[in-house]
Amino acid sequence: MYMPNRVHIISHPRSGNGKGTIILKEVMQILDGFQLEYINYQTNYATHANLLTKEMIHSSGDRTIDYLLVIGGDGTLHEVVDTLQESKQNIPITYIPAGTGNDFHRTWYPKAGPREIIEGMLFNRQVQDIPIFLFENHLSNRQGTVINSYGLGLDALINARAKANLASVSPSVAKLYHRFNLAYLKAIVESLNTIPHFCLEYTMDGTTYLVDDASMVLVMNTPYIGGGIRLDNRTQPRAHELSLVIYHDITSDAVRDIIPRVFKSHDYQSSPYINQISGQHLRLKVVHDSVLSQVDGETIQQGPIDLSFRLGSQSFYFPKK
Ligand SMILES: Nc1ncnc2c1ncn2[C@@H]1O[C@H](COP(=O)(O)OP(=O)(O)OP(=O)(O)O)[C@@H](O)[C@H]1O
Repeated sequence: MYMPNRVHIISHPRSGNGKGTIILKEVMQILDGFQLEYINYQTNYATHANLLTKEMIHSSGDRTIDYLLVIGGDGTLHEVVDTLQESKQNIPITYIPAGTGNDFHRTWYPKAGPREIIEGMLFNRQVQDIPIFLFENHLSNRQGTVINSYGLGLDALINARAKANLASVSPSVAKLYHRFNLAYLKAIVESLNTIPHFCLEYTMDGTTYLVDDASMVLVMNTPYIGGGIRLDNRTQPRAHELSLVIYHDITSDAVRDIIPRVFKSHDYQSSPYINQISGQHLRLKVVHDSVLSQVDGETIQQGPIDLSFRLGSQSFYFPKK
């Protein structure tokens, strides 16, 4: 009889304001119930999941890793995917959300809890290859991956402010912030006074365009950012394409046009301030300005931008529908 080797867990205990620890306990109980052996690699500092993934690969030697469970927020999942892609390891991930935003979970299997997700890994065993984006930073020669979104300008600013808002309050207030996504909503209001404006050049599938006054540029793999805020409804996660969304010419009139679309109608097509274009190969350049950016919710230092994006894929075990 085929005996799978043990379950490798990479967990971020402090994700979701401590939710990571609670979910890890629940997961261990479920695995005990199935009499599965497991080993838990726990993150102790930012970016630690990169190193832990490398250690896990190294320590398994020639043995196949059947089960890799990731527990944490989108940031931890990003780090694991990034390392697997960089090391060219085709190990399917089983992801259990424990973060603040959880946009990946919201996009792919929003209703499933830890038990259903683990049962999907153990009994469904159908690997799903889902599209991710691979990027190359031509200024730093760095490569990386995107599971949810890469954002420039206003989105990155809001994301950074939301994190600062969460860090500045007591744990009990942080819990409330988490529950109602208040840190993000507060950050949106705070950022409206300091909307960035920059000139963007982009090339999609060989055709180059210039946007004189861009404020927010998103390369999206999911319509959601910041824990369920729907910023576009033309982005189809299963479409295997890069979706570029540009918010441009943002004046106070534009803000009045956009806010009801984001929070109520979700009608983005008819806004004169929002463009969307899809394709397979994308290059983004912000040469004359310096902009803040974010990838999967983690802030990247302000600077000029020259990035190429293409499609890649990552294997996952998903729960049964
Ligand atoms: N022990 C730790 N202490 C501090 N930071 C950590 C630790 N472990 C991981 N991190 C960093 O925390 C960041 C956020 O992690 P993660 O996304 O998992 O949780 P979250 O922010 O609560 O959730 P979400 O991204 O869904 O909002 C990541 O960049 C990760 O590198």
